[in-house]
Amino acid sequence: MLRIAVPNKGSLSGPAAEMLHEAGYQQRRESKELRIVDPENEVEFFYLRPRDIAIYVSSGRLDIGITGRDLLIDSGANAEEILPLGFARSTFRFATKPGTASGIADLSGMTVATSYEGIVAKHLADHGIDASVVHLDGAVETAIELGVAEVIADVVETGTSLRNAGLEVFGDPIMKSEAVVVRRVGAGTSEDAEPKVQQFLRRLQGVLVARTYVMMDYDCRAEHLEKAVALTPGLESPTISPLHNEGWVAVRAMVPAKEAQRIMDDLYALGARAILTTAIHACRL
Ligand SMILES: Nc1ncnc2c1ncn2[C@@H]1O[C@H](COP(=O)(O)OP(=O)(O)OP(=O)(O)O)[C@@H](O)[C@H]1O
Ligand SMILES: O=P(O)(O)OC[C@H]1O[C@H](OP(=O)(O)OP(=O)(O)O)[C@H](O)[C@@H]1O
Ligand SMILES: [Mg+2]
Repeated sequence: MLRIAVPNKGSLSGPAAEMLHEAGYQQRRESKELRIVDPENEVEFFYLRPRDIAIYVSSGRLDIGITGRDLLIDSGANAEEILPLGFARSTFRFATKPGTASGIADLSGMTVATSYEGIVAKHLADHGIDASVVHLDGAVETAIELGVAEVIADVVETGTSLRNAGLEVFGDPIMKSEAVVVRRVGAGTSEDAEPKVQQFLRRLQGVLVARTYVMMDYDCRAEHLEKAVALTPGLESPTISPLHNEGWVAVRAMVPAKEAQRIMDDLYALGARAILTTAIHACRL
């Protein structure tokens, strides 16, 4: 049975459960459940703190897990990212009161508060900056107001939390993060679980594709086909079928959902008609 770690709370938890559900896996019914078995898919899910997931996976007791890239790196665990999942996107940045610092070089001798001590200490060391790092569990935006630190380093998504605390980002972003699937470094070459891991990854990739692509169908005159196909090249190559009306063909191809409206306009301008898009519910590439 494949053993998978899933975030039990926080920003990663809801979207991770939703993605697993879309991939056909059974998920827990209430938030107090710590583990469930999905017998049909031969998978056991363990609901753990996002920060602990890379550590469990690196111990080899769990086969894979879903966590944030920033949490994986911060943990220093012997685990690696094997699939980015596109949700819980954030940037990790320094911030402070306006006028305190404008770049990392200004941080020498200062104190930086963060929940991600591993990332911050390494980043400062890599830049040869001698600053103190103080670890706080969360709500680090308040640390400056209360005099615990001159600077913070934290997850920024919309920037609302920083604005509300009267803080501004400065310097280059330290890293970009999103939810990722992680696995112990070196696993995968010899493990019995490998075929099941690959099947799990294909299912999640299917969800990612179904979320980002739509199916497009249209009719066009044969003489315009090359130009039309250039607009809708599909993933492999579009399907072309003859129409009963001579000189016309039907075309079917997957297109990125974000570009669908623009492509429909361009196809229409080319003379294509009966242009339809439909959602993809599931997919195996
Ligand atoms: N506002 C946000 N928008 C997008 N991603 C976020 C946001 N806040 C946190 N994350 C991401 O979610 C992960 C951490 O989740 P979260 O902060 O909810 O958990 P935690 O801090 O470990 O737990 P807790 O919420 O109990 O302190 C990180 O990968 C982080 O980049
Ligand atoms: O840029 P924003 O959209 O405001 O999002 C960023 C905020 O979200 C996270 O906090 P969270 O809610 O996880 O609380 P925490 O700080 O207690 O972990 C993060 O630590 C920031 O405070
Ligand atoms: Mg948090």
